[in-house]
Amino acid sequence: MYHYVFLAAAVVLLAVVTYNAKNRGRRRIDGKLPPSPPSLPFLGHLHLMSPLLHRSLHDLHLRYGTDGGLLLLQLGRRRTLVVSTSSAAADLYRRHDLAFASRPHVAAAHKLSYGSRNISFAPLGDAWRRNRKAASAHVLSPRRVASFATVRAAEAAALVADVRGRAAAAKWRGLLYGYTNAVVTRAATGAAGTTAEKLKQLLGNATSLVAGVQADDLLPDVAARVVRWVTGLEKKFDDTIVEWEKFLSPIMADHMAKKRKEGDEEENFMDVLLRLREEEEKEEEGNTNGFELSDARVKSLIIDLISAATETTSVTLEWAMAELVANPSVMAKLQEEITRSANGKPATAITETEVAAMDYLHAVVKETLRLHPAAPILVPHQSTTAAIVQGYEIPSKTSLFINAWAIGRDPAAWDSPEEFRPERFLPGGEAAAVDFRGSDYQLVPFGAGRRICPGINFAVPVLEMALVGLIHGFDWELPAGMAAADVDLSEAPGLTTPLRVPLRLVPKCKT
Ligand code: HEM
Repeated sequence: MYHYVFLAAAVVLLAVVTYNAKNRGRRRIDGKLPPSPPSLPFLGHLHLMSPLLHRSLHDLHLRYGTDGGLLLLQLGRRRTLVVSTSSAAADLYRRHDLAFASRPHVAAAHKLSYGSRNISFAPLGDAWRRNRKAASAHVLSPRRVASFATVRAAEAAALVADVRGRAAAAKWRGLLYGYTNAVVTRAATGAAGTTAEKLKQLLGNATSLVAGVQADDLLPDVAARVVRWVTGLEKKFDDTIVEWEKFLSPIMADHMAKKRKEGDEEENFMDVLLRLREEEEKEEEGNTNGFELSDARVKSLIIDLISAATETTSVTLEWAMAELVANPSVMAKLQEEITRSANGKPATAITETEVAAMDYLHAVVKETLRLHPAAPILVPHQSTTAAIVQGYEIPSKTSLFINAWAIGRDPAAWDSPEEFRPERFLPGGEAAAVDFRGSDYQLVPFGAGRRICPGINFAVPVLEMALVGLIHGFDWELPAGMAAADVDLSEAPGLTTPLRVPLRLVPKCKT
């Protein structure tokens, strides 16, 4: 707690200096800027933000934004363009994607990613491009994702068995997180069991350090560093990296000793990265153009993939289950589709090929991601050049929030946007042709353009295999005295946005 006091003191001391600096900067911007609400010195519009940022941004857009879907905010020292409609997103992605394809520098994220050596936090540049290519073309290629089918099937079966053992409205959130954590860590490092538990703890620690308003959101770099140092945050970053090192170094050494070959059944993300490193070393004979898959980079990428994949997927699963029990007719239709496809088989015997043919299930997943994108404002982008967006001049180094949550509810793009109605994605529905893979800008839970999530192909079967197991294996009842209309669909703040009240359901075994 005490570091907040220091932070507050530093904030006051530096307020005048920063305010002056900010205003000097402002006077240099000559062009027409998008509209903004009235602001306060130093904080800009930070005081208008609630912990549910996407909701505050949506409210401000309705009040002050342009008809074209743009709003400009000053969040501490970060000038931020907010995009809140599908037409504005289409314009941004089609015409300005490259200009806004970088990331703002956030000290915590930088430090915890071995100096932004990962994909998610790396600024636009060669290192990011090569990391991303390694991920998309090799680590997360369709062939590699397919190779983890047995891992998904085994973990989905373990989830079903776990649920079978619990009669009461138990900790579903923990079970769902355990499932995605196990699939992801097995795919990333081959690790399972206690190792996955340790990873869960490490992820939790890292998440708590990057969440919320950071000193460098408010203060110039040097001042922010002083605040972090005085408050002990800098040390916490270092300690967290030491913990990751202790965890990952032996796993990496083990992988280097085993040297699995391409095509080996057990080849995981870390094996692939180490093999790519060997191939690059041979090809480039030491000429790595400043980029190499160093130990630090491999570790940073592994942490990145595990962090990006685990909670996003488990949070989405919990939302899907919540919407299904809140909408019994949708649940019944989904059960009917799965039962028909299963043709008498138990949930654990249903294959991914059969799941791939379940259209209503795909529609349920899309509808869940439309209303409940796990990262409602995506991951902040930053511009590297000035851009003219809808006639407004947006200076270089402007952060960009794409409000995927608001876009998924944009009344210009969706009929009855607040309704959970998967049928809209079926043939004949108004969104039959709409998908979340980056070309339909009204549905962007994974983003679009250059920074689109490279893990979509990995995430979808993880979500669908779990849902098939849970829906086919059990009838789900609400705790005594609760009706479908009582399911609380409000949100809690965080790096991802889970249900505010963890879902409580009673599973009734079907067999
Ligand atoms: C339901 C599950 C998931 C959701 C909703 C999700 C969503 C997102 C979003 C919104 C972004 C930011 C896009 C942007 O900046 O515009 C992102 C980036 C990313 N995601 Fe995912 N994701 C999911 C699962 C995964 C999985 C399974 C993986 C990997 C196995 C993954 C790896 C990444 C990476 C590496 C990035 C950074 C991309 C970059 O900066 O270039 N994600 N994801």
